[in-house]
Amino acid sequence: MPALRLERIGNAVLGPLDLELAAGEAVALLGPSGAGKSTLLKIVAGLLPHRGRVIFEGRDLTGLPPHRRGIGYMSQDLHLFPHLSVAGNLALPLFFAGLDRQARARRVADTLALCAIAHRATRRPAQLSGGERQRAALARVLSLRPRLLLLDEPFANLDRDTRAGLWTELDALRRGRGMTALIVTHDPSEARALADRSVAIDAGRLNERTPLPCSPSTTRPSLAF
Ligand SMILES: Nc1ncnc2c1ncn2[C@@H]1O[C@H](COP(=O)(O)OP(=O)(O)OP(=O)(O)O)[C@@H](O)[C@H]1O
Repeated sequence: MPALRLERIGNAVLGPLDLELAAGEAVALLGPSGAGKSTLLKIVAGLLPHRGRVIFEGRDLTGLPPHRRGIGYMSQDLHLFPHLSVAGNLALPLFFAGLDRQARARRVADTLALCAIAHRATRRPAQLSGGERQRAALARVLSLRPRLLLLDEPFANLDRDTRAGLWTELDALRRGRGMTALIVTHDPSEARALADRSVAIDAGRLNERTPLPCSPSTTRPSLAF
């Protein structure tokens, strides 16, 4: 049984399209600008009205608000809370998820270290570089330990070396935790590093592609987290 099943998904710019992801599988979503990639992610995240159904791990998520879907969604705009520090950005959703103070502090510290942004924990988003903001946003998504990750061009503003480092870390983490992922990217190298296969959207329509070569980190032991 697939972990994620999208059935006849459609709206004004998209579909209808069907897509299935196996448990623990990562799929890269490619396609030209304006094709509908971000729209598809927003639909799965619960941020846009649509036709069709979104089913994850046997649960019909259609119609549920974003915070009840258990999905980790990182948008292109990041949406960090501007008035909170980096640590506060992670801690607030954990508070609403019901973690007590100690558990929150531990989870925040672990995740900031994992995303190599612990040294900026007390800064606000406006005091960060573009790349640091992306790390902070990724850390916030990962801190909730979602079973499904939706990442919209997660490392678009980073230099090549930083990106490659993050690809390796994210891929090992995702595989170690068995997270299923849908990742929008324009970069074929990023698709190869982060995904098991790719699909392309063009003018709202889906084309399944051939599998990508396995990423080099497939055999790496999982990170403790
Ligand atoms: N809020 C909106 N209202 C109306 N049309 C929108 C809205 N957001 C996006 N669109 C349109 O929907 C289409 C798909 O946009 P989308 O952002 O999903 O594309 P994309 O494939 O993610 O592009 P990019 O690679 O440039 O991010 C585009 O034609 C865009 O202009």
